Amino acid sequence: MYLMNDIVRDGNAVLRAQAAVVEFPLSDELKAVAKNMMDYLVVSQDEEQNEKYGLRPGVGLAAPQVGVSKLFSSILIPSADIDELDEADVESEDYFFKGTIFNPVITRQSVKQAALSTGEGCLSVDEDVPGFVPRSNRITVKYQDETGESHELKLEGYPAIVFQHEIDHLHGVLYYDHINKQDPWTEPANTKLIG
Ligand SMILES: CC(C)(C)[C@H](NC(=O)Nc1cc(F)cc(F)c1)C(=O)N(CC(=O)NO)CC1CCCC1
Ligand SMILES: [Zn+2]
Repeated sequence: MYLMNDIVRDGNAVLRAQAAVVEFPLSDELKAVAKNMMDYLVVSQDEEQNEKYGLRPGVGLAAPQVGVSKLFSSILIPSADIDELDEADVESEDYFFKGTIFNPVITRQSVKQAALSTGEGCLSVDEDVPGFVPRSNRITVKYQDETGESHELKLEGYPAIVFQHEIDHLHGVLYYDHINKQDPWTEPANTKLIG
């Protein structure tokens, strides 16, 4: 399982690189990286465990964030509703989404935007950058799972924001790239605030 010091921080070029396509069948090495990424997320969302290991509770982790410039991200979204989400003691064993997405492509996105009312943060960015991060409110994502099988997901609201944040990492984009520098907290037009 990864620990905080395995997570690459802003300033490292790997976070600004375009990641490479993942070939199937998955190599044992990439299977191990994906497992360690998901283990990080599961343990970080458990109150006792994350204290024990000093982990920031996380909902997603992209391969470039652990120094692997390949197109995949692990995502663990609890089923609890948005305003309970940031408590790391979310006991929900059932998840809205638990999995690693390989070679994801956003095939459709709504003109309507959404942004978390509190702004965003990132496991790779130690200093939070304040401001709304406008994203598409609805997206369709095509991706492959660990076996190489293709899936198509339609997402809206918080899950759509998480997926866009994690897919951005695969293209060298960080959340604060989307913040309006002049007016970070001015509600962007046509944008639904979430949470
Ligand atoms: C940056 C950080 C504040 C650590 C943020 N935490 C988070 O979303 N906490 C959380 C969410 C839950 F749904 C359940 C829970 F137990 C804890 C996060 O993981 N990310 C992921 C990241 O940095 N990926 O690269 C940032 C989020 C901002 C919007 C989407 C992802
Ligand atoms: Zn991030």
